[in-house]
Amino acid sequence: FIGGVRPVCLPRLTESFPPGLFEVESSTYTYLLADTNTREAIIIDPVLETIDRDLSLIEELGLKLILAVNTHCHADHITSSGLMKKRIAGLKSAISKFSGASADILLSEGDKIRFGKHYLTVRETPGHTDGCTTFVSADESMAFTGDALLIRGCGRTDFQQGCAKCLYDSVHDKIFTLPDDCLVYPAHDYLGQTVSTVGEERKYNPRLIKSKDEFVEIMNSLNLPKPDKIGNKPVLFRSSAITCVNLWVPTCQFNGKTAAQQILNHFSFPSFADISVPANLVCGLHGL
Ligand SMILES: N[C@@H](CCC(=O)N[C@@H](CSS)C(=O)NCC(=O)O)C(=O)O
Repeated sequence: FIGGVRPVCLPRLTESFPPGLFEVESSTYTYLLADTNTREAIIIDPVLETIDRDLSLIEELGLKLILAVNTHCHADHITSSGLMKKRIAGLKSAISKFSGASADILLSEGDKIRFGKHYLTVRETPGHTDGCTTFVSADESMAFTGDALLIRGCGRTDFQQGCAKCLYDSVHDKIFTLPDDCLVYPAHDYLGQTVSTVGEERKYNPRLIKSKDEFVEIMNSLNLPKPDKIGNKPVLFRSSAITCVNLWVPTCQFNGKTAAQQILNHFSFPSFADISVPANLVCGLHGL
């Protein structure tokens, strides 16, 4: 794609099917896109555990990272966008305005994420979470679908504001309406698959080729275990005002602190009983 109209997916600079950067514990793909002329770059769904790998690569490639954007508030890992901001001057973070998370830029349907002469358009694709978004390249040749559409699968809808009907509509209305040859880059894959196309998923996705009612039935019967990094008990957050919510938070640690401890620190509260957070902030810790 070098010099072409399409953004470059780094690091492999292959003509097609550029792979993402993989994080093995949560099976997450992070994508680094750059304009090869201006060197402006964005990173999609960076993971805390792999921040050093990502920053080294960005430095090695001589890129100027301007935005760390998350497709949604993740339940299975902590985003590195907050920490990246501390390590790269001028870096901004972005996430959907419906995510309940904090960020420099809150994204809405139709917003453009620009880097150099390229941009991605935001499509809201709720269902796995309220704030799930898909980012589509200007020429509709690539879609970064987050957890809305996975390769031959889709994001679970059994917690964190999950809504199977919404997810079905999101995928059919916002992703399956893209061209057949649009490449699909998901946020996760558990089988080593790296990329698919809209045409393939429209034809072969075992969940989404079904009717909406059948899809809902499938999603309600998945009975998936909670992701490994989510604690097996919810942490109680009690607002000083009225709400009292149970949140599932990751057990993984960063700088010797769990996600729950970092939430406490961020809000400068001495105990969970004093914490006031939006009920839909589950555990992404975005921008903290
Ligand atoms: N085993 C993994 C978690 C697997 C999982 O639940 N993945 C989520 C996305 S991350 S919240 C999902 O939506 N999966 C859909 C599916 O059909 O698997 C781990 O422990 O991290």
